[in-house]
Amino acid sequence: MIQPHIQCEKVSKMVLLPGDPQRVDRVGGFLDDAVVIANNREFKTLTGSYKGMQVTVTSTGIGGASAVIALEELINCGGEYFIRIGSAGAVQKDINIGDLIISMASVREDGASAMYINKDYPAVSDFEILTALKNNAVKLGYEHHVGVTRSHDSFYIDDEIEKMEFWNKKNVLGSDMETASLFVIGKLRGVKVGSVLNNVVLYSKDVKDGVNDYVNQKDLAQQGEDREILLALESLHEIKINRDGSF
Ligand SMILES: O=P(O)(O)O[C@H]1O[C@H](CO)[C@@H](O)[C@H]1O
Ligand SMILES: O=c1cc[nH]c(=O)[nH]1
Repeated sequence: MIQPHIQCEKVSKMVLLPGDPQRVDRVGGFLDDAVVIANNREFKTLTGSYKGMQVTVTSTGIGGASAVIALEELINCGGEYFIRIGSAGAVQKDINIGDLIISMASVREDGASAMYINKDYPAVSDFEILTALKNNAVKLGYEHHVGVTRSHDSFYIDDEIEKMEFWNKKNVLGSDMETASLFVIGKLRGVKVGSVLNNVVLYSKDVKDGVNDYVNQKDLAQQGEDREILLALESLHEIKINRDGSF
């Protein structure tokens, strides 16, 4: 059945999940035979192959609500392994623009996962994907940080600066808006979900400084995005080879 939001019926087992629909097209540049198979609302879907492995790429839009709609519908279409390839803002000073943040778990400040289950339930990465992301980041020589991230539902809250200072002291690495929701719903549905985030904003007590850094350092952020795409593709490929043998 064609799914109501993503407008797809069948997808690959291996799926990449950027937030931004334009990132879907950029991932297509890393694939052979990339074809856009659906484009509805924030959900743009492309399929292609990487070193002979079939891959689907679907954008999830901004926030957990649309991300879990995409995840649920992609599972209905045959998706089994999912890696979010997102962007994030650093919450620690030693994380530079374009560094990769590999999330092992996420603080649940999102609303979507709370609709499914109370906050005693953890938002954690799939272990096989987490291990593959870490090992391949080392192999590829990419600057990366592995640890706890935080997913939220708005930048524009009155106590944003205080909140950043709070999570900084708790050793949270970075903020995004989808990882926690995807981790929780992935675990509840029994599929494998991981997340790698390209840092696009330096940690600063003044959010405006961070935004200026992003504007001035676009090249580094773009390089980070290229690296997260390759890292995710290499990780899924390694998992597929380990499971199926060579193909
Ligand atoms: O670049 P993407 O993957 O959309 O990720 C980040 O960027 C958006 C906010 O600007 C949110 O979706 C956040 O999680
Ligand atoms: O600062 C940032 C940048 C991207 N995404 C976020 O959620 N926060």
